[in-house]
Amino acid sequence: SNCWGYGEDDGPFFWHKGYPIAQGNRQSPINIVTSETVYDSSLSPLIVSYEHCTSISISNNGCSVAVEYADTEQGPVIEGGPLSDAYRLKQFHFHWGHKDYHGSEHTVDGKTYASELHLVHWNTSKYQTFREAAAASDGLAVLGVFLEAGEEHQGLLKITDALNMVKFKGRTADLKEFNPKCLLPKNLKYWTYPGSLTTPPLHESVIWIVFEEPIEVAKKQMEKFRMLLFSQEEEDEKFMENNFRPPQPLKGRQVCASYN
Ligand SMILES: NS(=O)(=O)c1ccc(C(=O)NCc2c(F)c(F)c(F)c(F)c2F)cc1
Ligand SMILES: [Zn+2]
Repeated sequence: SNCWGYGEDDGPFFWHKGYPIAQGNRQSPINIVTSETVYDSSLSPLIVSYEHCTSISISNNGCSVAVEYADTEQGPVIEGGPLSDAYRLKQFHFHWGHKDYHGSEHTVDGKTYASELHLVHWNTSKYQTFREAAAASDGLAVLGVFLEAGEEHQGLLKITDALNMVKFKGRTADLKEFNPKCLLPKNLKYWTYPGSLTTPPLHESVIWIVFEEPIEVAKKQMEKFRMLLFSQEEEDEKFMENNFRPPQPLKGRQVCASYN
């Protein structure tokens, strides 16, 4: 099991002990200061090709809940935008808070959202495995989508209705043919910057693409994430919440905007 977590004695402020890169020069998440983002006219539109979506399962990995995808040639991919290669979807997962006022990892002018969805992709043009890509500076591309409390999200229902099957750490349930395109906002305006995994091993291998427009999910859908457990069956119950890393120093990085 992990020796790191989100508690007061194993949380983000301790991670540097086991993972010194935690104090590196391209750590994530960050606070996006919109007045300091730079419109980059060379950024082409992001191309999201999620047609062939063979989701396999949903699982509670003890720090989040993730939906995994088959690692096949014709799998779902993204390209364009800041990306020079094609990146294949491996999994998506969420980070959230104890209440709706916080829970996202990235913040926008200091604003926190109730949750943040991460769609994790790896560079299949240059690397043979996810593990290899995860250690390379251009190996991963993660799409970040903010979630805020509002109307019920029809597309997310299939996920939130499956959460009771993976309440405990280590539980996995079938989840077939889920196409995550429905979880993207209408407007695909985004910010992009070079960063890292937001959990150990904190590899500085992620090209972050964070959408400006949040998606709306119902309060009762958010509450279903908070009934998940960090703990295994038979362990004393620890509700899975506040599984987010706070913003990290920008260290001179430039955040580019896809729009003017
Ligand atoms: N919150 S986020 O920044 O979007 C994020 C995305 C993916 C991972 C991950 O895959 N971790 C496990 C993991 C690694 F961290 C590896 F480096 C590796 F090689 C793996 F195979 C692997 F499963 C962690 C954080
Ligand atoms: Zn994440």
